[in-house]
Amino acid sequence: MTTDFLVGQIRKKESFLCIGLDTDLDKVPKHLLQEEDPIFAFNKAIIDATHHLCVAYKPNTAFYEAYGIKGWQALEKTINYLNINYPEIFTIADAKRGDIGNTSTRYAKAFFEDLGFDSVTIAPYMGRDSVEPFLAFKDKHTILLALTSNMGAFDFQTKMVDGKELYKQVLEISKTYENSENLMYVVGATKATFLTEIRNIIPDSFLLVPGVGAQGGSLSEVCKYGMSNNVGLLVNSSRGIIYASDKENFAQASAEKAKELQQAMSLELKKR
Ligand SMILES: O=c1ccn([C@@H]2O[C@H](COP(=O)(O)O)[C@@H](O)[C@H]2O)c(=O)[nH]1
Repeated sequence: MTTDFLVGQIRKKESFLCIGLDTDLDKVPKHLLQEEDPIFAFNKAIIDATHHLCVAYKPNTAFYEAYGIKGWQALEKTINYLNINYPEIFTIADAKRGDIGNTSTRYAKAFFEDLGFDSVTIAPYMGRDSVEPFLAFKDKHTILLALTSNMGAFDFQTKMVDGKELYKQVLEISKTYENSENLMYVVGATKATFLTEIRNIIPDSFLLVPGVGAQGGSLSEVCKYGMSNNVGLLVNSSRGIIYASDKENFAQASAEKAKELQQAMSLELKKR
């Protein structure tokens, strides 16, 4: 998917919401456990109830890998369901990969070609040759961890390296990578005030912003400091939406939570 198409969807739906499909069988409604594939049954119900309110879905692969082959099959069924039924939706594999070049190429093939995701999250720590294999795929997006939402972000990401915070080095150096136009970045909603300086370095890049809802980040702060001329934001909520209820009406309850965020996003878009 091109970035222009994504921006068009954001304007049309008045939403830059990304719903995180972090599906945990300990948290899904009990009646679904009788299904042949309870993970997919849960995801399908959430997707059918919320697709008109969001522009992206982000399964975190950890929640699928934890169930072995059955989990991986559920992930494959979920991405296929999205690509067939809702091709206008931007899909993110939150896998946080990255390795030496030839291994990164295999990861890129797995997520972009075999599974058919539009984007994948990548850790920048191994540098240029670990990231460029992902960037080589046309109309696919590599979402580099820049400043993450967790407390541990302060262990390394904000440390000074050659007179500049490490996360700023990540932003600046990654701009010199081949096909860097295919880069997006992760910045946690819990670090919203850092967004002004981040936007000075990458004014137009799309940011995947997790951390509203369960982690306490503020949507209005993210928009105040991080919204660009082309919106440039995909704000993710996972637990806050998908676990709105553990009753039979769980999908409807998730749609109500998603609508609250979509309406707040619509107001933010109208401010600009
Ligand atoms: O900095 C980061 C990077 C990734 N995540 C992931 O996003 C979701 C957040 O889930 P919530 O339930 O909305 O808190 C989850 O998959 C994380 O692994 C992040 O939170 N922060």
